[in-house]
Amino acid sequence: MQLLSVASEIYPLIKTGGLADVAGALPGALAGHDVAVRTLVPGYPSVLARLGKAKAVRRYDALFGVPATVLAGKAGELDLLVLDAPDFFAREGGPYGDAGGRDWTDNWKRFAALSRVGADIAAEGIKGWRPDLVHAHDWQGAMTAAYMRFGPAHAVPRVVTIHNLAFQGRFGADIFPHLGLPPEAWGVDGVEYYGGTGFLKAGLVSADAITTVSPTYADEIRSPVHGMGLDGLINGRADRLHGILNGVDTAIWDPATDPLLARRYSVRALGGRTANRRALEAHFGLDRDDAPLFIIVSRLTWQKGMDMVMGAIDHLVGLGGKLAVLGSGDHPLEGAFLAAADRHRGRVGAQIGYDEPLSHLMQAGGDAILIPSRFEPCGLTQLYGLRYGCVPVVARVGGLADTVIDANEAAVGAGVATGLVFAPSDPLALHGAIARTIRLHASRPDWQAMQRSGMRADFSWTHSAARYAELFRALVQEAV
Ligand SMILES: Nc1ncnc2c1ncn2[C@@H]1O[C@H](COP(=O)(O)OP(=O)(O)O[C@H]2O[C@H](CO)[C@@H](O)[C@H](O)[C@H]2O)[C@@H](O)[C@H]1O
Repeated sequence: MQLLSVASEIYPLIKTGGLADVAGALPGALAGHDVAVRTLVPGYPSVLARLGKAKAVRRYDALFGVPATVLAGKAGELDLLVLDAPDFFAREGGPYGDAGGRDWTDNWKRFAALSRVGADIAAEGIKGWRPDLVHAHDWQGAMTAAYMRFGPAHAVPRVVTIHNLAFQGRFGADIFPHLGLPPEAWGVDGVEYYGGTGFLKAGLVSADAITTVSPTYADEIRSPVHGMGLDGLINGRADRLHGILNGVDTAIWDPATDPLLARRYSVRALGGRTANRRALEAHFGLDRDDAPLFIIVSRLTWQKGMDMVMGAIDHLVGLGGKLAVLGSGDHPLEGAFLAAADRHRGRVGAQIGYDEPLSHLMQAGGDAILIPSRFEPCGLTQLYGLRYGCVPVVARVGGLADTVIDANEAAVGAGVATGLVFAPSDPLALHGAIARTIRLHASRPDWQAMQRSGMRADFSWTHSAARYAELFRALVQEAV
C-alpha cells in the first residue's frame, strides 16, 4: 500500500514535540507491514538543508498567493515530499511562530497550503505515484482531509490523527472565502466551528477514521472535561475513533547503542548509568551524590502540570531529592524554574531551551522522570524513561495511564511495577507521589526491580504499527 502522510514536523529534521517523533518513526515501522510512506512536510530551512538530491515534482505559480514547488527526495531513510514555499516557511524562529513565541499571523495560510498540496497529490499523484490512503496529523495537516472530501480526491480514504486536542487551528470566519473550498464546505458538517473556521474540526468531520495516540485518551476526549469543545463531534463519530498507542523508535532510543550518552548500558548492567548521572550532575551544577535525582524534559506548560511542579520544588528538595529540568514554553514558568535553581543551588538545575542530546543524557542519568500532566494524549518521555531505567512518576491520565504500572504493594510484590502513578493531577497528589518515590528509591532492590521491569517492557512500534496497518487496509478495502 502507498501512503501519503502529511505532517508539520518530522524527526530528525524539525521537531518541537512528540508529533515529530511519531511522524519520523511510523514510516520505518509501517514498512514491515507493506505500507510504503511518503511524508509531505513544509520546506523549513532545517528540512531543506538535510534533504538529499531532490527533484521538483510539482509547481504552483500562486499557492495562496505565493510561488511554491514540491520537491521529492530522501533524508536518511525518510521518503519526503517537501513543500518549498519560501514566503511561508523560510523564516527565522520556530515552525509556528517567531523567536518570541508569537504565532505567525498567516498560519492559516501556511497550513491550508500544506493541506491543499496534500489533497492535490492525493487527486493527481506525482510522476506516476499515487497514494492509496492519506494520513494527516493534527490541525496543521487536518485540512488535507477537508480538501480531499470537497474535491477530486474524495474517493481516496483519509485518516486524521489527533496528537493533541488542545491545538485546534481556529481562525476567523473571514478566511473561509480564501480557502478555495466550495460554499457547501461551510457549515456544521464542514469547516465552520462556533462561528469561525476550525482546521482540526474540519479534518475530524471529513476523515474516514480518526485516531488518537492512546486508548485512554480516545475515551477521555469523548467527555466534556477532555473534549475541549469537540467531544460532541467525537462522540458522534465514535464508531470511527481508534486509540493506538505511540511507540518508541528503538533505533534512536536504546541505552545500549545511544551515541549521546556518557556511557552505554543495558538492563543487565545498570551500573553504566552512574557515569551518565555524574555527567548530568556536572552539566546542571548539581551536587555529586546518590540522592534521588528527578528529571523533567518537557514543554513548560499548563498541560504538563509544570505550575504544580513549581509548587512542589521546596518539598522535593526538603525530602532530600534533586531536580534537573530541561524545557521551554511559558515565559513565567521558564523564569520560575531558573529562579528555583538559583534558590536551591546544587539541588535544582534548569536549562531553558531545546536540547535533543541532553534529553538523552537525562533519561540515562536521572532516577525518575516527573510527568504530572493534566492531560496527556500519549506521552513519549515516560516511554523513553521506561526504556532507560529512569522510573516514570506520572499522573493517571491518557497514555500515561496506559503505559506505566504503579508501584502499589501488589505490583511491587509481584515484581511487575514500572513506575509511580498518581491521581488526581493536583498539587496534593503530586506531593504524595514525590514522597513515595523518595521512599521507594531508598529500597534499592525494589527500585532496581522496577527499573528492570520498565526496561524489559516492549513499547517499540511493533504492536502499534500493526494496528495502524490493519486500520489502513480496512479503509482501503472499504473504499473499493
Ligand atoms: N526542551 C526539550 N529539549 C529536548 N527535547 C525535548 C524538550 N522538550 C520536549 N522534548 C522532547 O519532545 C518530545 C515530547 O513528547 P511528548 O509525548 O511529551 O509530546 P508533546 O506533548 O509535545 O506532543 C503531543 O503529541 C505526542 C505524540 O503523539 C503525544 O505523545 C503527547 O501526549 C502529545 O501531547 C519528546 O521526544 C521529548 O524528549
